[in-house]
Parts: sequence; structure tokens; C-alpha cells
Amino acid sequence: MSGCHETVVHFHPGGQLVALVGNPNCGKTALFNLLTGSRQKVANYAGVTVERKEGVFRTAAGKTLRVLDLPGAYSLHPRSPDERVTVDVLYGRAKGERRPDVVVCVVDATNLRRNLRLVLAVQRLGLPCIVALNMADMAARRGIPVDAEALSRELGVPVVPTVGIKTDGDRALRALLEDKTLWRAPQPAHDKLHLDGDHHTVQAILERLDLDKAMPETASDRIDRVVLHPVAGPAILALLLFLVFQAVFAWAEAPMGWIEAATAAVGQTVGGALPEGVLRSFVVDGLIAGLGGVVVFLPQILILFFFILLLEESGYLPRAAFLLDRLMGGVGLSGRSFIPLLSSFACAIPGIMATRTIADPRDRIVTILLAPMMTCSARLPVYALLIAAFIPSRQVAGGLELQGVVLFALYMAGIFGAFAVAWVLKRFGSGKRQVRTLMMELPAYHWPTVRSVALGLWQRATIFLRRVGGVILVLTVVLWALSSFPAPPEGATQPAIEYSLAGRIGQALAVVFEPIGFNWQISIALVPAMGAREVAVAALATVYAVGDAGDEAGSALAPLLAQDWSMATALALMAWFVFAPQCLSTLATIKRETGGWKWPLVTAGYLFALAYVAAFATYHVALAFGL
Ligand SMILES: Nc1nc2c(ncn2[C@@H]2O[C@H](COP(=O)(O)OP(=O)(O)OP(=O)(O)O)[C@@H](O)[C@H]2O)c(=O)[nH]1
Ligand SMILES: [Mg+2]
Repeated sequence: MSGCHETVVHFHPGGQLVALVGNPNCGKTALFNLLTGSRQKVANYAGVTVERKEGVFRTAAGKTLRVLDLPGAYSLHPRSPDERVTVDVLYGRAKGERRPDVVVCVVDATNLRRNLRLVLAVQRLGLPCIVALNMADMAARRGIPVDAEALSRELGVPVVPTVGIKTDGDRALRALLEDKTLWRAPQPAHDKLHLDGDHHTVQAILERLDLDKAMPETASDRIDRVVLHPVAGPAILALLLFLVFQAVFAWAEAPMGWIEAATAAVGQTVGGALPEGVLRSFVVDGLIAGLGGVVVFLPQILILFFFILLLEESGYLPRAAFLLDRLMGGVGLSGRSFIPLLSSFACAIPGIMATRTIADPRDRIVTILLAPMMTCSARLPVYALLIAAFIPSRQVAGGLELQGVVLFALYMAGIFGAFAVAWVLKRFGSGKRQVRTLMMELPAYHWPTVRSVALGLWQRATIFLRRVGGVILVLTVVLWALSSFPAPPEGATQPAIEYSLAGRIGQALAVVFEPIGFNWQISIALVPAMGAREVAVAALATVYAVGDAGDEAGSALAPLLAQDWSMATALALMAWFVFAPQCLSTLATIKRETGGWKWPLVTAGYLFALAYVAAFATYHVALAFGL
């Protein structure tokens, strides 16, 4: 395509379009999932959805409607990139999307004062509009008597109660969408007053519905008195995080043992059945050693996500953001950056996308730059492998498991690294910035349902196994081939792998990596690990399995490494992985979100530099201590 003139072709797919619009965290995505059978992410904090997502709703009469889930918005004057997505759709400005035929205004029945203002603004657009009075269960439990019919008379549009977390909680909404009279031409735009006027209109409605009284104190308020307490709050947060890391090691031990045993058994059976040769090496050293080496970390990843899901669903996350706002303010970050950074513990990609909720462009860029330093779940296999090989499993001070302590320290290293960079950017960055207080909503706490946690874990397991069967498999096979060919010349004295292509490349790279303590096997493993960090584990497993021709098939990698590397090397490699931006998809996401090559290049450059310096320092300090 030529870039000369800006002709934007708007492609509007057919089918009548329903858009779900509402304040953040009112349950739009929960309803969207019920209506369309999708499984988009639902969690108890504002700003979960940052892109528009489409699904299909089939009416009883067999008609299909296209349904859009949209990011939450407080008003139709967008302040952050995610709100802009919603407002663009409502005005028909979204690229490749037509203007909705019907808007479902989702409102949180326990917070009508704020939610109704957006409804009034949407009504003024003149689009056919209906109201889903969501969280009807919560309102009933709290004794807030919202009368849907009375509200419908006040607003002049249909109002139906819904419960986003109950199967069939969308029944009334479905019935309404079936109603043909809904799909008439747009209503005339209301001529109500704007802004301040809306405030009074809402107040008048609430008074007439007898809903303007002071709310009784809720259970959430009582919990918050402890959780947000200036002393108890941070202590609880620290304890919680610490428990998570202990659990990741303690609980995973047994299931990891099973997977290891199974891998070894498969390796031996298959290895025994195949004749000595290339095919056997491919299956045993390439596939089984490589992939088995990664799959073994599934239990740890699931345990980590189990806790992340609990924190997300319970409503604790915004509290943690609130507690850390002061601390983050000290290094020039706002509490707004907390949730994007925390999401990056799963994976930097959703974390970087979540920065769309940050209104200030400079804050957003800084958060994007820091997100890859948070320890994503792809690093877990690498850390866990090195810890299992080099850190003895024993109790230290007060019954803490040393391996868990080291893992915690690695996570902390990423966080402190990010804070240090943020501080430098604040100190030497351009211009003075005013400090703003964090305005963040604290949603009501609720118990995560077993169903939603189970579903979340299932999704994580599938994502991980798909990675193993996809990118990790491909890269491992490529590495196996490079390590196996060409075969060594006649009368070769060194192990065969040293004559292979991988061996040669590794030895060439080792010149760069030698000062930080990496041998050629590590150097070669780092190359395919640019595609996905876990590949480092599969690659090491393959390189050592191929290189270790005489050894029993399917033997565990950790003891091999423990024999071959010094402690200093292992620690340096851990330090490298804290910082190294070993993930092309993250860099691609940064390019997409910032719209250019500048920021992904800056990110890659400074993180590789940091990684090298950190590994160098770690290696030499460790050597000095005689490790
Ligand atoms: N009790 C109750 N909880 C609900 C209901 N609907 C949704 N929730 C919960 O409310 C929280 C927010 O739901 P989401 O669907 O993620 O909200 P959203 O409006 O899509 O939020 P954003 O994408 O951040 O704008 C989640 O914890 C849901 O489980 C409901 O009707 N009753
Ligand atoms: Mg959502």
C-alpha cells in the first residue's frame, strides 16, 4: 500500500451490532461471556478489558447479533487510550466497525450515582439504548431496593436486572434483545442538560426512587479497615506475597516428581525401542528431553496463577495499588502503573496492553519500559531449573525454605531494578511533574467462585501447553538439528556436538559471554530463547542430552548442570534472566502499542545492557567469594 494519501477504508462487517457500555468493573465482560459463550477475562478491578472484543449472540428466533465488549469508561470524554476505544465505537469512529445498532448500558446496581451519569450521556447520542441493571444480587444482599420498572420510567428506556456471575443471570437481557420493537430507528436524542446537569438529574432520580440515603457500612469497609491500615496493610501484603513464593516450591514438589518420573519412563521405553541412531537421538534428546524439561514446570506455573487469580477476583489488587502508591510515587511512578506491572508477572504482553488505562502519556511509556522487568511466568522454568540444580533444599532462619527465598529474591531483583530505572528516569527525565493523588476505585470484595478459578487455571494450562507444543517444540527441534549436524570428522577427539553447527555458533558467541561466566552451551541456548524464555531450558536439555551420548536416556538436567557449571555461572545466568528482554513478542507488542520502532529498540537496548552488567557483577562477586 502506498503511504501517500491517507485513505482509510472502513470495512463494516454485516449483522446488527450490540455494544456493551458502562463504567469500569460493572460486569460488562461477565455479561458478554454469558451472552456469547466467550471466555474473556473477568476480574474484580477497573480496567480489565482494554480492547474491543467481539462475540455472537443467537436469538431464540435464530437471528445472530454481533456483540461488542468494550473497555469501561467513566464518561464520553476519554482520558485514557482504553476509554478512547469505547468512545470511538459509540461515535462510529472506530476503524473497521460500524456504529452500534443498540447500546446495552451496563450499570452496577450498587453504585447508581456514578453509573447513571454515563447512561444519560449515552442516551444523548440518540442510539437505541437499554439498561442492564447488573450486580442485582449484590444490591439485594446489601438491602438496596432498586426497582427496575421505576428506573425504566425515569430514564425512558427498558431496564432489566442481570447477574453477570450466575448461569442464566442474563435471561432478562436475552429476552429484551429478542424484542423486535427494540430494533427500530434511533430514538430522538434527548435534550437533557450536560455535565453538572447530569449530576442533578441523577440526584433527582435517586431521590424519587428513594435511593439517596447514606449506605450502611459494608463488609468490604470493615475488611478495608485492616487491609488498608498504615501498618497492618503493608505487613499483610508482604506476608501474602511471601506465602505465594513458598507455596510455588512447597506444593509443586510432588507433581513435579511425577512428571519427571513419567518423562524419564517414556524416554527409556522409547529409547529402548528405537535403534541407536539419528531417529533415536531426535526423539529422546530432542523431543523428550527438551519438551519434558519444560513441561515439568506446569505445576509451579499453575500454583502461581492460582494465587494471581485469587488476588484478581477477590478485589485485593486495587488495595495493593493503593498501599504501594506512596512507595511508587517516590520513584516517580503512580499507583496507576501498579496493575499493568502486576499483570506483567503473568506475561509482559497483557501488562503492556493494560497500560492503556494510564491517561498520562509519559507515565504510560515509563510503565511500558519497566513491564519486561517484572518476572513473567516464562522465566519461572529457567529460575526453577537453576535453583533446583544449585540451591540446596534446606531450611534457613525460621523454617523458610532456601529455594523459595532465592526465587523471591529473583522476583524482588526485577522489581528493584524497575524502581531504580524509574527513579533514574524521574531524576534525569525532562521537566518537573506534579504529584497527583491516586484516584482509584476500591471494588467490593467478593469470594472467587470455584468455577472461575478452575476456568482460569485451565486457560493458563492450555496456553502453556500450546507454547510447549508450538514455539518451544519448533525451536527445540531446530536446535537439536543444529547440535547434531554436521557429524564429527573421522578420528575426532572432542565430543561430537562440538563439531556441530550449534557447537561452533556457541563457541563463537561464548567470546561475548565469557566475561560474564557463560560457557558455549549457555551461549547457544540463549539464541532460540529470544523466541520464548522457556526455550533456554529445553535448549540446555537438548544440548546436554546430545552432548552426553553415553548417558542414560531421559536423565534429569539439573544434576548435569550442577556437575558442569560453577555456582558463579549459575548465579550470573539468573541475574541475566532478571533483565534480559528475551522475548520477541514483548518487543512486538511494544512496537504496536507505541506505534513505532523507537520504544521497542530503547527497551531492548537498555535491558540487554542491564542484563550484561548484572550478570558480570554477579559472576565476579561470586568468584571473589570463592563460589
Ligand atoms: N456479585 C456479582 N458480581 C459480578 C456480577 N457481574 C460481574 N461480577 C464480578 O464483578 C467483577 C467485574 O466484572 P467484569 O465483567 O470484569 O467487569 P467489566 O465491566 O468488564 O470491567 P472492565 O473490563 O474493567 O471495564 C468481577 O469480579 C465479576 O466476577 C454480578 O452480577 N454480581
Ligand atoms: Mg471487561
